[in-house]
Amino acid sequence: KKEVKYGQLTELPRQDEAMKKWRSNRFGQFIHWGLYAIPGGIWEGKTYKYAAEFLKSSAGISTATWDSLQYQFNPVKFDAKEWAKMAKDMGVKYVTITTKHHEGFCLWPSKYTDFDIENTPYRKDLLGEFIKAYNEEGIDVSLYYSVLDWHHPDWRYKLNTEEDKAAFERLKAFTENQLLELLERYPTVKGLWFDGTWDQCWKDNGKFSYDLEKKLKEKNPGLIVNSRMRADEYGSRHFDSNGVLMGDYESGYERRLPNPWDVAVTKNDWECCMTIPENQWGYHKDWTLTHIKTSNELIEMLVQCTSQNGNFLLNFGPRGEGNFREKEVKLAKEIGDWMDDNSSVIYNCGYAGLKKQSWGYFTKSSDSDDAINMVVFNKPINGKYRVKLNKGSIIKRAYLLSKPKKSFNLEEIANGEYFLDDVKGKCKDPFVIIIELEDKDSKKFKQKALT
Ligand SMILES: COc1ccc([C@H]2[C@H](O)[C@H](O)[C@H](C)N2C)cc1
Repeated sequence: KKEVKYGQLTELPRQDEAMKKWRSNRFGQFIHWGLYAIPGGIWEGKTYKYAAEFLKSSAGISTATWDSLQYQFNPVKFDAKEWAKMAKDMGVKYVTITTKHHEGFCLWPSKYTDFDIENTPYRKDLLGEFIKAYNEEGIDVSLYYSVLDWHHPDWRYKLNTEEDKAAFERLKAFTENQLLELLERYPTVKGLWFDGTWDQCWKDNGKFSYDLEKKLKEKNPGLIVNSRMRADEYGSRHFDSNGVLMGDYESGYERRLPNPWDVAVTKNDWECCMTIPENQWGYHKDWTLTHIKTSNELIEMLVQCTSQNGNFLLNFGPRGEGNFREKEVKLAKEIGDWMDDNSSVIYNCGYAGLKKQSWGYFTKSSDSDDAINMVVFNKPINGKYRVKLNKGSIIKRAYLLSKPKKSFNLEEIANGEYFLDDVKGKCKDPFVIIIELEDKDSKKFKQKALT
């Protein structure tokens, strides 16, 4: 074991109210919005397949040329209230928006740079409007911030020379100033989502990231930061050199999920961030390039995350003029329709402490001890759902969540194991079966224990 002085700040999992709220939220909206949304993956008539927010590098565009996009950023169709309503109807409880992506352009009027919203035709405090509108819909806001900054003259990937080091000291001060500025301007913000922390320069500054996490949490008590923010003094990221998680939740699941049967992952808080195309965070004009996920695929990912104590952060990439493509609006509606009927198996739910079975996923509300949710994605061809609970569990009743809540016939196979006979209830897929257990001190339970 190494002696780690600049690793985890607080004992995890955090049990304070702010973290309990973060955990119960489960479903969030990610928004990637910046200058990259203007070209949308196409430059001088050529379509670049790589992620649209990386167009500057994939098309080899000079910083001067790229940065001049600032003078075209005028989202005349941006309506923060409309965005917040769409998010509310989709069923998200929190949102994370890029305040500054790798390009370095800031969606808020920053004192520390002119490469910001103030110096665009739009001029106004776009981020402020966004936060106000989402908070008014009861949605928690967290801010994405990229440490990596292609625009800033003091960014250095590696610190080879004394000049590099002096420059990066200025970059570190700039970063700290901008983050404290964001927390000062927007005090209702619940979290910070750090990105762009994979380069050597940051890995060489683990103590700085420790001190910065401390300072930000003093400024905004209860603040929640992702593990991607951190390196320890040996350059180990997300987890310190002894494998201890840093930040407040694990944020390594980017466009991927854990194995659905993995139980170890349930020990920590974690979040999976996901794109609708295969790999586009910023707006790309051409969505024919790759598979576009369906609402059923996305709902299954949300349910899987919940079943393993994780959050699901689904990304939307608005156009430069400030509206969403119709496919994104449609998906938000389809997911929202499902959430209208089934959000009780997501909000304030988590790992049920049971092995995953083939028909789908178990989730369990942290408020109830004798109810378990089954979210069905795979209907068995024999029409019976094999359900293996803990030894000694007795099912009192199993019924459809959707009205008229038809009950399933129960056939006990073994101790804590049942077949549920499919009822001919009509309900939309994926559907939910509620398992009600006999509580431990019921006479039926005691009687059963005697046999
Ligand atoms: C493969 O290297 C990557 C992949 C994704 C990213 C960025 C994306 O632009 C998006 O912001 C995602 C959350 N982040 C990890 C950066 C580097």
